[in-house]
Amino acid sequence: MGNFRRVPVGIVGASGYGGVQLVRLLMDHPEVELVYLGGDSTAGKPFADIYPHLAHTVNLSIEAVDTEIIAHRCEVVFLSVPNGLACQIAPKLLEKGCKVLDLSADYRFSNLATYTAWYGKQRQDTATAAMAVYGLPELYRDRIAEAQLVGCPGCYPTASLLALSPLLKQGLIIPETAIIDAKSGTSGGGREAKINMLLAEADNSLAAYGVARHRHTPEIEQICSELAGHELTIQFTPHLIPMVRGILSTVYASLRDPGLVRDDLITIYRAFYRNSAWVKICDPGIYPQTKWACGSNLCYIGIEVDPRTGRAIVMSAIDNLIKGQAGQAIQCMNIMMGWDETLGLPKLGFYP
Ligand SMILES: NC(=O)C1=CN([C@@H]2O[C@H](COP(=O)(O)OP(=O)(O)OC[C@H]3O[C@@H](n4cnc5c(N)ncnc54)[C@H](OP(=O)(O)O)[C@@H]3O)[C@@H](O)[C@H]2O)C=CC1
Ligand SMILES: CC(=O)N[C@@H](CCC(=O)OP(=O)(O)O)C(=O)O
Repeated sequence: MGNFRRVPVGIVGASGYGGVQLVRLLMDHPEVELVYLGGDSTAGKPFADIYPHLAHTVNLSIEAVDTEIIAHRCEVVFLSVPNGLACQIAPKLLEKGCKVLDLSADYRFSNLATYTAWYGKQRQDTATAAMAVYGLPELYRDRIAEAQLVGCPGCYPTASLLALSPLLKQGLIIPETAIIDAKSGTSGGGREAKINMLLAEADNSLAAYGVARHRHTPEIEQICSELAGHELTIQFTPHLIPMVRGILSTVYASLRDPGLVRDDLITIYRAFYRNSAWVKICDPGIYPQTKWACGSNLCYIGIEVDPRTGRAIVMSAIDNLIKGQAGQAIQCMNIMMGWDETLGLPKLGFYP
C-alpha cells in the first residue's frame, strides 16, 4: 500500500459524551489514527474501563493533560471539555503547531466581552481567540479551510442557525421578529450527574429552562447579526424533552413579502444548501423528526408558510451529539485537512 500515513489525532475529554462519540467516529475515519485520549478524573484508567462496549476496539488509556506530550504525538486535537478549559489548553497546542477543534463555547465568540458577560469567565487569550473561526461549515466553509483553531458551535445554535440562515442571508424576513423554540434530549447536558437529568425528574415531563437567559442566545445572535448586516436580538427558548438524543428547533419569523409561499422558500433553501451534503430540505408538507437524524451527521429542515399570519415556520432536526457536536467537529477537521467533508461521518440515521 506504499507509504500511506494516517494523521495522528487526540481527544481531551474522552470520557464525556462528546468524547465517546469522537472516539467512535474517529476509530472508523479512513484518514486518521487515534493516538491520545486525555481527561481529568478518569486519567490513568483504560478507556475500556469507562466504556466496556468499546473494549474490543480501543486499547488506549486516558492520560492526564500535558500539552507537550499531546503536541508531540498529535497533529489534530479535539477539546471536548467544559467551558473555560479550552482557553487554557488551546494556546499551548497552537503554539506547537497543532490544529485544534474546540467543542466548548470558548472560541465561538468574536467579541470576548460577550463571552465574559454570559459565561462569567475572564480570559487572557485575546490573540488566540482572534484566530478562531466559527465552525458551522454550511456558512463558513472557506474560513474553516484556512483555520488552525475552530470554535465548534453549540447544539442549539447549530439546529437554529441552519433553519434561520437562508431567511436572514436573503433578507426574506423582518429579522427582529425571529423566535426560536427548541427542544433537546438530556444527553445535551453531558455525562456529569445533575438532578434535573435524573430519569425521575426528566421522564414523562416537558419544561422550558434558561428562559430569556440561555447562553446560546448571544451565540445565535452573533451569527444572525452577521447575516443580517446589523446587530440583532433573537428570542430563544430551550426545552428539555424526555429522550436521550436529538434537537428539534422551530423558528418563526414574519416574511417581508406576504406573497411568498412555501414552495418558494423550499426552492430558496435548496439553492442555499446545494453544496451542503449534510443538510436535507424536506419535500412540501413534510416536517422532520429527531428520530430521522439520530446517529447521523444530518440536519433535516422542513418549511411552511402560514398565509394567515405571514410567518415562515422552519423546523430543523439534528442529533445533538453528532451534527450538534462531535460529527460537526469532524466535518470541520475534514475541511481543515482538505478532505471530503463527508469522510468518516454517518450518513444514515438509526431509525427507529
Ligand atoms: N452534549 C452535547 O450535546 C454538547 C456539548 N457541547 C460541549 O462539548 C463539551 C463536552 O461536552 P460533553 O461531552 O457533553 O461533557 P461531559 O460532561 O460528558 O464530559 C466532559 C469531559 O471533560 C473532561 N474534563 C473535565 N475537566 C477537565 C480538566 N480539568 N482537564 C481535562 N479534561 C477535563 C471530563 O474528563 P474526566 O471524566 O476525566 O474528568 C469529561 O471527559 C462541553 O463544552 C459542552 O458544552 C457542545 C455541543 C453539544
Ligand atoms: C439539554 C441541555 O442541558 N443542553 C445544554 C446545551 C449543550 C451545549 O451545547 O452546550 P455548550 O454551549 O456549553 O457547548 C444546555 O442547555 O446547557
